[in-house]
Amino acid sequence: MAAYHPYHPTLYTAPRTPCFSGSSSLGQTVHNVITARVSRKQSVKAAIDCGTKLSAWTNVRREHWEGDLAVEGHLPAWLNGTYLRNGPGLWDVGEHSFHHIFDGYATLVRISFRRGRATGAHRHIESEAYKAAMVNGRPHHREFSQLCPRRPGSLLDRLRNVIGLSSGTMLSDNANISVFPLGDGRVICLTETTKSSVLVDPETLDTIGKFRYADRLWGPLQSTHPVVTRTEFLTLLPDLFRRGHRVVRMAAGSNERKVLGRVHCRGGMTPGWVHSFAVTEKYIIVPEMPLRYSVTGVLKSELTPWYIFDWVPESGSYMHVICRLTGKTVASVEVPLFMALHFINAYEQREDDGDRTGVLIADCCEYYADPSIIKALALHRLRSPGINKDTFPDARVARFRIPLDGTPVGELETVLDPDVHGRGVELCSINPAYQGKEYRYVYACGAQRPCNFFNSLTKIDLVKKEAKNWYEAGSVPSEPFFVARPGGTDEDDGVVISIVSTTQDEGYALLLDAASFEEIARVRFPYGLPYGFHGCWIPKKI
Ligand SMILES: CC1=C[C@H](O/C=C(C)\C=C\C2=C(C)CCCC2(C)C)OC1=O
Ligand SMILES: CC(/C=C/C=O)=C\C=C\O
Ligand SMILES: [Fe+2]
Repeated sequence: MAAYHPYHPTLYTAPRTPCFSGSSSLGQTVHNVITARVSRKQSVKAAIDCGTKLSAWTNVRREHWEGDLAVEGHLPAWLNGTYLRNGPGLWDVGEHSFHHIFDGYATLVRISFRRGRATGAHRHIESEAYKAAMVNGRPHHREFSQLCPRRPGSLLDRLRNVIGLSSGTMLSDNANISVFPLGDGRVICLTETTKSSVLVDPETLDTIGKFRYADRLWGPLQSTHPVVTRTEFLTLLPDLFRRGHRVVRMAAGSNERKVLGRVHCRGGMTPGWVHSFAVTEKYIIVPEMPLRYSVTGVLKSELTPWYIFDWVPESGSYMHVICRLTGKTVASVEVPLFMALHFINAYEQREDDGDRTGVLIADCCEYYADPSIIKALALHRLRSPGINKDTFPDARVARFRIPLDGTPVGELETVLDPDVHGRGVELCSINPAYQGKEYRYVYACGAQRPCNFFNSLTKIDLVKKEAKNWYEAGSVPSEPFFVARPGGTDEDDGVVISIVSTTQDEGYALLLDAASFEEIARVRFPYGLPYGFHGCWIPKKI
């Protein structure tokens, strides 16, 4: 029986697919735990709820797989390197089923391209949270929507939870959201707890160990979306008690973060959730939206209506601008209410644009000031497409104009008609050479209606305000990741890689030519893959 969860309309047990043969001993434990307690009744219920064999919301079948991948189409000869993608891949352990997509244990997928051929692999990240769950047959740490497994009954239990949560020992280190090659060659996986920073081997997908920060900066939370370049790692550390964020910088090759500056949130009692932020060449732009951390919720081990956040529209929305050189806040403006997880890019408006001098542009995937995307990502909703036919929240590409001349308010506008990308836009990428600079193209997931999740890929031309879409009924493609052709000069000279899960239980990497947005190849795994979030590209050194 799945654990009680306040947001379960009905208890749901995920489809538990049969496993291949075992690998490591920990892997063997995983298999046993996953498969041991599957009853026929549970599988039948899952199949009915799901209505399909969509692997996107289904536990990956084994802990580890590695092998050659079948290539359909033609891989560009220049594409030499490794695409790595992070995301959840295991939502059920023993009798316990997680409720939310963000709770699943991290699963890395690798596709390596070499002279027109491809090999692939997947592996779970061996976090403490994952290992403890495997050994105990149930979760042992606080995940995004999963409270501390010890539900506070007595005052002593409550006290233990408060201590465990504020010291971080009970927080999860399940690094299931993003993956980045650092400037020094190390590869790091992250989620929003500081202890989740994990180093992995991009070839074997082995978990090497924790990334240990060699500084005394205390704080259990960090951004999942640092800005990583060849020379630095810029991130935010939310400060729940002093209502702000520290802006920190770590030089490539170092483990020591240094505080560059501080953002003071202006609305509400706690800082706004910053899932990602944007940079220009000179500035760091930190958004403050009214989805705020619920400090009491986390400490009291209670879920709020928004899991770990409160939606406080009356507290307003703001954009804060920090100078990259001095760390000083150079602007802090009120903006229209918004809800965005992913910032696409930002830049300083060119001086020759006349009266626009002194304006920053910041683009994001915005949900019309409605946080319900967070609830739309609950697993029971994703797994019931029939019931939740067209309930997916609308999103648009929204552009902030942030004045630097002391004007107290900024503007927010819709960049293009959202119908052209299906009224959904999320999980975006751009040509990284254009980060912080004026740019034209965005690659993102779109949502062709009716749907209960992103189901298409879109290339958006911000200048012509047009989009080209890739859509196949029954397919769920993940973040389209842009890989530039070495030596290419056009912004869209390269390929876009996305991993697709289908209702036919297929899993493949789709390669689109970034300029035409036409399909050039499918690289097939021999099994369906669970959904994933963010990827990265590690070029092969020749
Ligand atoms: C997206 C996304 C969701 C995920 O969680 C985001 C937050 C702020 C979660 C914080 C926490 C955990 C990851 C585990 C333990 C407790 C808690 C503080 C609630 O990270 C993302 O990037
Ligand atoms: C908002 C989000 C996923 C949406 C759907 O795919 C993920 C955030 C992860 O970083
Ligand atoms: Fe993200």
